[in-house]
Amino acid sequence: MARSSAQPPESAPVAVVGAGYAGLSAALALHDRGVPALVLEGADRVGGRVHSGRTEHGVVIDHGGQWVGPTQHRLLAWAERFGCETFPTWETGRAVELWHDGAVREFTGSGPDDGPGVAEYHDAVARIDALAAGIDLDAPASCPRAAEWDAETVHSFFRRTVACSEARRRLDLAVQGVWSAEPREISVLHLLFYVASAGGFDQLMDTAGAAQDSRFAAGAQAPALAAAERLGDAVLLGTRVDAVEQRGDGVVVRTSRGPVRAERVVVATPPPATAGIRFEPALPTARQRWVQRSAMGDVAKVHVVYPRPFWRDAGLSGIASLYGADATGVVFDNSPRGAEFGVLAAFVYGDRLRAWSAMSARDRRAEVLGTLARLFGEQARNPLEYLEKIWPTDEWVRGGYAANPAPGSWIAHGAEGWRAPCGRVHWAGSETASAWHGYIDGAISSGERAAREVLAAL
Ligand SMILES: Cc1cc2nc3c(=O)[nH]c(=O)nc-3n(C[C@H](O)[C@H](O)[C@H](O)COP(=O)(O)OP(=O)(O)OC[C@H]3O[C@@H](n4cnc5c(N)ncnc54)[C@H](O)[C@@H]3O)c2cc1C
Repeated sequence: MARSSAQPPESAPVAVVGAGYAGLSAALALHDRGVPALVLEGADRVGGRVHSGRTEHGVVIDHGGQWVGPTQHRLLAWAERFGCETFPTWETGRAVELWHDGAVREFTGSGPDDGPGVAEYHDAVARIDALAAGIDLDAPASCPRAAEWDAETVHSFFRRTVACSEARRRLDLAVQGVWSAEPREISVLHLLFYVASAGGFDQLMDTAGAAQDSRFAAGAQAPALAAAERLGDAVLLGTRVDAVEQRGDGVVVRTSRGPVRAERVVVATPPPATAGIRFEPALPTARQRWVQRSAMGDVAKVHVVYPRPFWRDAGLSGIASLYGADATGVVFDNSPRGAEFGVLAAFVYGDRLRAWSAMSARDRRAEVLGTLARLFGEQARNPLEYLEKIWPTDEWVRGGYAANPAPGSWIAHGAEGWRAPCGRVHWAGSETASAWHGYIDGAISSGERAAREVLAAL
């Protein structure tokens, strides 16, 4: 079992910083090859941005990452290895769109076949997919048009290339929903890389057959808990890493519970957390700048629990997209597999989050319930439970879903600063992944890549 009050041992062949999916994956890959790795986790739990819990009524919910898609082979392999069951995301029935002018539109399937801006949206997605096909997933800054693409924000790109304002509203919400950032905050190059990394724009957006395909019956933290169980005493909780000092013959990792000597270190923390660790000697400038200029996205996830999924009686799927002034951007039916309760999950992103999170707790709740009532009826105003997780206030990761490099950063610092090892220090984390960058699957593959680097160097 992971330990929370243990002193770290004086030394370990490999130290891993962070027990999110990336750190656990690096440690597990080393463990599987007979190399002990000590995992140092600051929080009192494993899983990082994946945090499952039970509500007062016993309903399993995921405050952070939750979905797995059919091409997320690394996460599916963990699910199989540890016997963690998944089930399809509920999308039976009509989805609802609420527009800025108050118009309500409904559709079935993965998206509307017609309506304002739909054809132009699909044209734009096809153009994005065509451009993304040219991205080298291991060196995004190396493609011929990288400098031009990294110099332009997605906001400017959409306004320059998409004439239809409704299509732009659809694209803006897609960016908020996938990157939990505003289109002005990311570059075209980062957008194209992310799209390529997932295998296409619709892979990021869709439910069945794509990123939102399935959920974990016991919560998405279950595979991480099982991996930590497998690693046993090698996972130390409540052990914050403050400094990583490289010496000629090894590394000293300074933690809140004392120092650990190691041959190699894998740092698997989100970029803002990495920036809070003191490195000696100082990291190369490119790595420092990359970490400093990669800001976490802004997202909150609100779960609202009802006695039953009453919206299904009216033929509604519980899925909604909001193009107006509501704080909520997107809603999903997050009810448990057997629908013993009805659960709606509302996502609040970007600028909407900045305004909403400044409200009082009471006003935040009223705002979200008011939106759900307009979408699904007055019953939505009277839930059994209301729970919110505002990720920018999380002490350890400070945002989500992932960090997005500021426009221009890929070109200026990406080649050296993205994930190249710095001496005996190796980098893991969803933000260092080539495939499914920003997702749990990417976190796992990044840990496996870092473990390969370490094994080659030991
Ligand atoms: C609201 C939300 C919804 C999401 N939805 C999905 C989804 O449905 N599907 C999906 O695939 N992905 C989703 N994601 C993204 C996914 O959760 C992340 O990409 C992934 O979990 C990141 O894993 P990681 O190991 O790279 O980093 P993290 O999970 O952030 O792990 C880093 C760990 O480092 C620890 N740490 C930080 N600083 C220190 C320190 N100084 N010393 C020691 N430990 C430290 C942290 O406590 C943490 O445990 C979502 C994320 C959020 C926030």
